[in-house]
Amino acid sequence: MAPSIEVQGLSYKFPDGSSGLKDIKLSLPPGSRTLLIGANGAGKTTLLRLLSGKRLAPTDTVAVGGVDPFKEGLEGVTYLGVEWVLNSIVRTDIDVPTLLASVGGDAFPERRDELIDILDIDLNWRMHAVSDGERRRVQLAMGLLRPWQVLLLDEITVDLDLLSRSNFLAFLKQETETRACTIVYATHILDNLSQWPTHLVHMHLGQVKQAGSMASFEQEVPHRSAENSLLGDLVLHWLKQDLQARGPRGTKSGQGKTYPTAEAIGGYGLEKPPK
Ligand SMILES: Nc1ncnc2c1ncn2[C@@H]1O[C@H](COP(=O)(O)OP(=O)(O)OP(=O)(O)O)[C@@H](O)[C@H]1O
Repeated sequence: MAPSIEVQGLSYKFPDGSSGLKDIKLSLPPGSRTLLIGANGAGKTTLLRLLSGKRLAPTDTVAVGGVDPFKEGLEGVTYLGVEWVLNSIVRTDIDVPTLLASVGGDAFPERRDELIDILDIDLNWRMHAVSDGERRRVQLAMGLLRPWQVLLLDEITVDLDLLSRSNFLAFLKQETETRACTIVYATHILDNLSQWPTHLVHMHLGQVKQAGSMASFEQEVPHRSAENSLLGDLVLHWLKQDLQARGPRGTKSGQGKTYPTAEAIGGYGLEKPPK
């Protein structure tokens, strides 16, 4: 059976003492595909890192497939986020077959070949001489190669062209429909996603504001626009509400802040203004 994701009363503080998450409660069923929605800084990455076990959550607050991911170091949990994208190996003069073999491609030859096909990867590419989007496709193939049970995806499809991203999303959907697995995906890009999620989680300032099945949100959109899908209009509506609730940035703690002089920032290689 696919793993469920259960979060109960999860609060998290960063090492500097600032609050990251406040009293998160979530129940994502086995086999679900959840979109994690929220403005920049809402806490999506922080939550995904805790779910993946990369950060220590307080005891008994997170259960993935019934176990604490930090304590058990779950085999079947794949977290693909920014640090993973920045891994320097994919910028060296190395070929695609070697890279895929290095992450166990030979153990899953059918899956490897399917990913190569879906992500439209050329096996003759050398990784120091590919475009950003081509590199990202190879990285996705590497990250998805081992058949995970839980995939935690922090927006890493920004460089993909529309067709590659659409194929990639269709592949993920097919995964949850054909084998026991569960996906949580944090994204700002809603293209090709209107029929994709089974569940939505809306975060704001480190809290979950709404969570539920797609069907439970159908009545929530006050205005439909000609440009967006229902999902797009719903997310826009949420983000506008969040901005209103938060208010403009820096009105209190930022008061009286001064900007550094041009001389002071010269050390960063910025051009000095003409005298
Ligand atoms: N190490 C840290 N120490 C203190 N504060 C942090 C740290 N990392 C992140 N934050 C703050 O926590 C908040 C949530 O950050 P997080 O990266 O989880 O947001 P996000 O929803 O993923 O945003 P985005 O959509 O921009 O990726 C932000 O306000 C951020 O400034």
